[in-house]
Amino acid sequence: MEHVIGIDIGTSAVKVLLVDWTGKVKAESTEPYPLYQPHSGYSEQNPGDWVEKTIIALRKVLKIANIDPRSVVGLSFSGQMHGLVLLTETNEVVRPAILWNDTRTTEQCREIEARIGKEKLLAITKNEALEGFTLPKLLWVKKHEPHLYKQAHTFLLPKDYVRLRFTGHVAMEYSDAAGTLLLDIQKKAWSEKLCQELAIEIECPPLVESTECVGTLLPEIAEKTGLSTSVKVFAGGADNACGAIGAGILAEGQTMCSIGTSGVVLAFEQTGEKDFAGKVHYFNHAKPNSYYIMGVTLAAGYSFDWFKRTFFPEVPFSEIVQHAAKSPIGANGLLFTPYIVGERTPYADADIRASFIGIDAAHTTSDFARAVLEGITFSLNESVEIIKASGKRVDTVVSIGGGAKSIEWLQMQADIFATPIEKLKQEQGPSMGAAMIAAYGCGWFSSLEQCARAFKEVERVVEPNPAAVERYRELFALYRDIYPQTKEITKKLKTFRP
Ligand SMILES: Nc1ncnc2c1ncn2[C@@H]1O[C@H](COP(=O)(O)OP(=O)(O)O)[C@@H](O)[C@H]1O
Ligand SMILES: O=C(CO)[C@@H](O)[C@H](O)COP(=O)(O)O
Repeated sequence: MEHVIGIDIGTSAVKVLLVDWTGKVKAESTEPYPLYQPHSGYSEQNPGDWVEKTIIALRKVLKIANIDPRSVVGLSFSGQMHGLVLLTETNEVVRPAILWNDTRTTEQCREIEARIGKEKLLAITKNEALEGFTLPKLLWVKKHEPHLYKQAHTFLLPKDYVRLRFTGHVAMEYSDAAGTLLLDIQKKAWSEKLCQELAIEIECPPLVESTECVGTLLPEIAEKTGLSTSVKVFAGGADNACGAIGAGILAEGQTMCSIGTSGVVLAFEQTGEKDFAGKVHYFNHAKPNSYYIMGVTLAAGYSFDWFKRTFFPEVPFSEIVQHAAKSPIGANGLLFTPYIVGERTPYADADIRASFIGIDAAHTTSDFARAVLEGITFSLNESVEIIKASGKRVDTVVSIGGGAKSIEWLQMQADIFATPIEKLKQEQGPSMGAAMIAAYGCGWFSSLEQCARAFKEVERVVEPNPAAVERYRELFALYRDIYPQTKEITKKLKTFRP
């Protein structure tokens, strides 16, 4: 029996799934790597770590699955979006990658707006200049590290870099290129105008479709992983685009919520010609010639992770969720905003910081844990509301990512979004989406839709509870009041941050 592999270069770890032609996961492996935060707002990773850990994870899945490695016929990638990997002419890494959740580039965002104009930028890229996107990072390196910028010949995004090391081919696919802020997403071409007017002298990489085969494994990688040199490597997609494929978000009317390090609410779009005025991100899908819109909570799973690391380092996530469930809806009058690294949707604000509001002498650790989970979900609900306001119906939401692991958090999502939530058997949507791209690319299916019908397995549907929906509606209105009330004070605290 033939197999394919999906690899997700996540923010906390690389996740690898080995799948057979029925969509059954034969083995999975996760290898974490470090995240470096030398200053408040900085977030970097070493691209070499992604490659090294991916090789280890591949070796592990082959061992766990205990299959003939020659039965693996294709693999593909999903990856954290926007991260800048600068490369020399001989493809050496110039400096650590600057990641999607790094917010050092506010000045460069204002510079892009001033030099291009907000209207023109929106017309070309369909997106606003946000700190997390790749273009402001390029401009930051140009200004602050000119000696390194001079060494750079081209740039790639995280999973494109790993694919380069696996195949020897430099390429970027559309779903990730869309998040650079240099792509004309409708024309599917690099914007010469933006490159010229912002004096980006380094080369933009060749563009390919997500489903395109870019090559086969280099002998060195085949030897290290145990895979064959004939394995076909397909371009893959941005993690949210791959998550959407894994969740079967392939037609109008379908919506997904992903809680990983970030949090995303995403809806399918057939064309790239609409105007959402920058309120949501508008990107090319990994399904060729289609699109999606999404809102992003910068620190969704990351806020929960911060809470665990800081207060309950020894307690597993699942137990903290159960502890949170002992507190009632509204955490006995405690609210949390998840702005621990700034925010994107609906407030594009790198300076805002998080708050607990309403702390009472009677509050317990259960209340604090519940407030954190509710606050993250309220923030995601801001994106659900924007998507609804754009005229889309949100009848069901497919929930994926680490945040979909606990039933109690899924119930909160159902009650706060006021919609049924589908939990999939395999919550690792992005790596499953990458495996599906490989399965389609290898010719197992005639379309991604056909592949999704075979591979997507709904484990359960969590229905909203009408009384809880009503209670959360009231709390959401209070939650929304916190941003305007805390904006200025947290900005003034900036000078006290490390
Ligand atoms: N059992 C669990 N219940 C609820 N949330 C969880 C659980 N395990 C992990 N998480 C959340 O999921 C996050 C990791 O999600 P994941 O999809 O693996 O992230 P990424 O793709 O960004 O590396 C953690 O930071 C945590 O917030
Ligand atoms: O910046 C974005 C989307 O615009 C993030 O969604 C990243 O793509 C990282 O994703 P996770 O590691 O949280 O899955």
